[in-house]
Amino acid sequence: MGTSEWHCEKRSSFINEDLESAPETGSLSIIVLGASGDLAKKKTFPALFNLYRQGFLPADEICIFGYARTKISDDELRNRLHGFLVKEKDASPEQLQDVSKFLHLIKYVSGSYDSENDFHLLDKKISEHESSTNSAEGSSRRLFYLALPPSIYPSVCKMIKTCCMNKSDLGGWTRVVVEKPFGKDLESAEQLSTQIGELFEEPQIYRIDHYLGKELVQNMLVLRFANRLFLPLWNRDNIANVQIVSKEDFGTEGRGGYFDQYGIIRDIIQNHLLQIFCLVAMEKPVSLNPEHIRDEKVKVLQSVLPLKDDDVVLGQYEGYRDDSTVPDHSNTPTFATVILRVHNERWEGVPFILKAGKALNSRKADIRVQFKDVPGDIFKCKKQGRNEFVIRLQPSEAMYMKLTVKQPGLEMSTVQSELDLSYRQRYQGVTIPEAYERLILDTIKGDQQHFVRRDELKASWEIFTPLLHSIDKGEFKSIPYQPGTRGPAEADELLLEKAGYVQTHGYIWIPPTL
Ligand SMILES: NC(=O)C1=CN([C@@H]2O[C@H](COP(=O)(O)OP(=O)(O)OC[C@H]3O[C@@H](n4cnc5c(N)ncnc54)[C@H](OP(=O)(O)O)[C@@H]3O)[C@@H](O)[C@H]2O)C=CC1
Ligand SMILES: O=C1O[C@H](COP(=O)(O)O)[C@@H](O)[C@H](O)[C@H]1O
Repeated sequence: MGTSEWHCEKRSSFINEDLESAPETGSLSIIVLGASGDLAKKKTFPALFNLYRQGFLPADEICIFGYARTKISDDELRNRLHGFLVKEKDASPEQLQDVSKFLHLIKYVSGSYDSENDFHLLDKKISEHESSTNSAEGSSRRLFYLALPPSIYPSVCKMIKTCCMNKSDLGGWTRVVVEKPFGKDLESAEQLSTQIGELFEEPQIYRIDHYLGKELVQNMLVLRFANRLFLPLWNRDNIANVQIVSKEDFGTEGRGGYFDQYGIIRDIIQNHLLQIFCLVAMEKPVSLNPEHIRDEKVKVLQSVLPLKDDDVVLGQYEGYRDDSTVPDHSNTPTFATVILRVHNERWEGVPFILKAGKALNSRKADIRVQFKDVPGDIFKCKKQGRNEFVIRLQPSEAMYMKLTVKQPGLEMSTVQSELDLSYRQRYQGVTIPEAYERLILDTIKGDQQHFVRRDELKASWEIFTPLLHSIDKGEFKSIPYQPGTRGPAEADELLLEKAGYVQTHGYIWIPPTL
């Protein structure tokens, strides 16, 4: 790599204000590899469309290239994407016009993922766009989004490096965005990291985890470090346990073939929930510099003790194996509860319960911080429940603090209530951006704060690899559960008995009205 390119990429380690104050201009080519796939049409292109509508992708600078093996024309790709960008029957004429203008920024190139000829053709098309935008020589930016299975990352990265790098000596950049699952265990993830690391510098690689783009996940560091209230409370002296939960009320739905290779731990827990765990448990970073944040995340991951079998419950919903792409005797978990124990001064003795499951009784993702009982309880209200700080990531973003208060009236009795910040009520008319939208914008700005660094990834695989190997060998069995339930009863026993969670009974939430 030329020194000028390295110089440019190093900007990503500057603080955010610096990036905001120096927006780059010049041609921007976004190349979506795997353009015919599910992720591309459901997430990547809609996110790009939203960025375009908000003016972040100026039409005189941008060209979006879809690349895949399927032989289709530009117009066929545009037609396929149309329905994912807008619901025709609900759309206004202006919206339909926006969609049409956006779709005309998209070109399609068909080719295989290991052919230099095909990638040279892609490079030619990108270069044509770069010359046509008349940008100052060298200011061309190339963002490659790999919406592909990880098994072909090495070959695609090699093709990009050999055929498609930004040719400038005067600036501009080439970046690659890679999706999870990044490897299947420690060894395969490290192997993949090494292969890609031989081709690109770390500041050029954006390992995306879309949970890091969710509004309330992005709020976590602000909540913890910009509020005096939380600073002295956020530790083992006050917090009894923390739950980080992702529940889905649908099964693998046509993704059984993929899912069976991975299971719920690799699909959700090792990445999405563990990233949230880092933000909840890490120490305060020196600054918002992405490297400072990621240094702290690595430290807390390295403080997690080896998992104990007794701290894990696995489940598989009944009917999962009916999918013809799932083997008849599959032991792959579709549900898991795992207790992490952190060996450091702040968290020793506080269980962090990570729970994820498919085909459960509800769809939600939340972080639940449960505080310890009040010592010397003169009101005798312990049985009603403990203070809990709940951050609901989805649906309907909210955060609420469950408190014991005096029951209004003449009696001196207590009741459970809450301080409630429901986003829909508090921020009316504000559209919360989609996670992918935000993260793609970060890749264009060169901000790696919300992306996973190589050593972070390694530390996260170190935690789960022994358990995953024992599941793969069939040594750890998944307990069957009925779809539409809370998962195996053993998981609640683990939560209540081993993690010391105290359930609040009789708490009734009355939604706020205006
Ligand atoms: N701003 C807002 O929108 C607010 C909404 N509310 C709503 O009020 C309701 C009650 O709130 P809240 O108490 O926080 O949440 P819930 O009653 O949904 O859950 C409380 C906790 O108990 C667990 N739990 C439920 N059943 C069992 C069981 N059988 N065994 C063990 N654990 C169990 C839940 O686990 P799991 O997650 O696994 O189900 C969760 O951790 C919710 O619907 C909430 O969304 C409350 C305040 C503000
Ligand atoms: O990465 C994944 O995430 C989705 C859940 O994402 P969400 O933003 O809808 O919560 C999950 O369904 C899928 O299995 C997994 O691969």
